[in-house]
Amino acid sequence: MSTVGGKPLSRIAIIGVGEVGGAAAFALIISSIARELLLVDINTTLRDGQVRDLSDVAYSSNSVTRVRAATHHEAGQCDIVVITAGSKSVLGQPNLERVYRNVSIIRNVVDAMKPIRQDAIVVVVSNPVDLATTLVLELSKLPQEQVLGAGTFLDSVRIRGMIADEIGVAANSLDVYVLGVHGDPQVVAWSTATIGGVPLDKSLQHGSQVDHERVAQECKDRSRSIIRAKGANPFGISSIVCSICASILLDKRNVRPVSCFRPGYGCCFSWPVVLGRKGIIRAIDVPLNNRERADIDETAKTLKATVTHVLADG
Ligand SMILES: NC(=O)c1ccc[n+]([C@@H]2O[C@H](COP(=O)([O-])OP(=O)(O)OC[C@H]3O[C@@H](n4cnc5c(N)ncnc54)[C@H](O)[C@@H]3O)[C@@H](O)[C@H]2O)c1
Repeated sequence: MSTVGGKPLSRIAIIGVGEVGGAAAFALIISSIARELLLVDINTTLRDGQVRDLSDVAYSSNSVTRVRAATHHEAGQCDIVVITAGSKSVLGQPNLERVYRNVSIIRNVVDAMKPIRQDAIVVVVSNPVDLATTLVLELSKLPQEQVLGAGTFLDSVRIRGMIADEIGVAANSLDVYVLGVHGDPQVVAWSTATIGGVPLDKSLQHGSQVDHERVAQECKDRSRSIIRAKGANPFGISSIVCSICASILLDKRNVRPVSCFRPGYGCCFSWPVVLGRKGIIRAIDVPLNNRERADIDETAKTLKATVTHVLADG
């Protein structure tokens, strides 16, 4: 880490400053956790406009964070690199076409950052996030604990909020995780959900229950409905990016469901881990029931097959 007057100069880079990258930059400036925020985009007109606009946020909020334009290579020298480069979700666009487009963007981004600082931590937001995180890990050659993806972190806070609203308990008294491969295959770990440490279904008042299938489906559909209504879904994910960066830079050691390398599967998908200054400190053992585990196993195998295919394509 570089220093200013003996104090650490923390730097975060955001690669791809469209809707999501721009909103993430806004959240990071307001939270004032890094000294410098470097913005990178192949669209340099957009990038420079974002720098000017977001600099005003820094001035008006008295943030310590200063914003500047940068290259991919400079981004690779930061403490944290957030990858939000990609193409906007277009509803109805063939999935495979979009996957190949985004895979090629991820390859370009990693290549352009090289040589990457050896202790940099990369946070992948671009979709398909688990495939993209696995590719960044493979292509960057960084240690496993330094590459993670936003994965189902947003889905997890969303479902927690939805249940909390339904049963009238504060969300931070509830523990429930969405795990596995982000998107349609994601799995809600109902068997480990608790309120104040008591299993969720046992702690509900007599006669009331949470409809697991309905809530899980509504949680999955939420992003699509936001994109249908306004073309992008930048705000929810930007607060997740900010939370992940704070956990890392401030060595918070909180447990977060993020996309991380799962050794038994050979690919990255969401699992609860302890996040700190060195990235993923350790994964938490989650005692899933057989059905939840089987669902995760199946989709992880499909993801691994896609990763192998994409890597073989060069
Ligand atoms: N993980 C999640 O929960 C989650 C949530 C929302 C969006 N996303 C994903 O985030 C990504 C960005 O979404 P968006 O709405 O901001 O899209 P956007 O089109 O508004 O922004 C993407 C930006 O990336 C830039 N870009 C493309 N290739 C680049 C490269 N090689 N280097 C640098 N910049 C490059 C583009 O110029 C553009 O400005 C998408 O992949 C989207 O699916 C993920």
